[in-house]
Amino acid sequence: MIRIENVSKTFTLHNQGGAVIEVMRDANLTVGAGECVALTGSSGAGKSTLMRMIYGNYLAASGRIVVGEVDVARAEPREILELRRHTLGYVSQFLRVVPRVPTLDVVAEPLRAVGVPGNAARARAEELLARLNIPETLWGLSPTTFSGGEQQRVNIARGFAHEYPAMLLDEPTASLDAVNRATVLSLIEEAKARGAAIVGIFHDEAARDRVADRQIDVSNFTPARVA
Ligand SMILES: Nc1ncnc2c1ncn2[C@@H]1O[C@H](COP(=O)(O)OP(=O)(O)OP(=O)(O)O)[C@@H](O)[C@H]1O
Repeated sequence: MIRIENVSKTFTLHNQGGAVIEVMRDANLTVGAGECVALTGSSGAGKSTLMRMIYGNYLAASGRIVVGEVDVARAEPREILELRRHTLGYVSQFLRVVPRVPTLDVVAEPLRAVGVPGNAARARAEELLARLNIPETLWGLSPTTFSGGEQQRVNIARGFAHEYPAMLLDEPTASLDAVNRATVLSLIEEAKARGAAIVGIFHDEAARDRVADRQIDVSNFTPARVA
């Protein structure tokens, strides 16, 4: 479902005399349906960079990043948006708050975007918000004023609303209490059980050990260590 082949990445620092730094060379990784792969490696090894390349935020210098049928490294922006709508979800610990949109609609929006009727989308959003312990009194309000933890849980509900075939998880359990953390781990396991291919960064080792089928140390892809 997700196939990374010989991917390299350089950053050009335009504000520092155009210096070019190579942060990744020859990255290879395949994630099958129903599998969760955790990216590990020390700070600065390139975990976020690899995730951002898979999501199409960063452009790979070379290689292929195939998600479903699309090579993200070569796709047109329009194709990447389509891929993100239907196939590739991204869950981080931060909600990008849309002003004035009620929480229920924030969570239902990814379903509406793939054509799910309003009632069904809202029912799924309600189910997820309830599971993540967002009080019903907040569902009609914009999450702008919510606490950090509430916003994080709204973001997770939104990220899991549509059943994406491929998902990227960036610290999904960071700063959650034990009960909500357990819910998020269950959501990840349910996504795997329905066949989602998942790549994640989990600093929470116990969470990583529970949901990840394999761990890939991205330091193996940093140029200094390539033979
Ligand atoms: N936009 C950017 N411009 C320049 N360099 C960058 C950029 N993004 C990342 N880097 C560099 O790429 C390397 C990998 O960074 P990255 O954030 O992917 O590491 P990480 O493994 O996710 O680290 P952490 O665990 O600290 O989040 C670092 O040396 C970083 O300085």
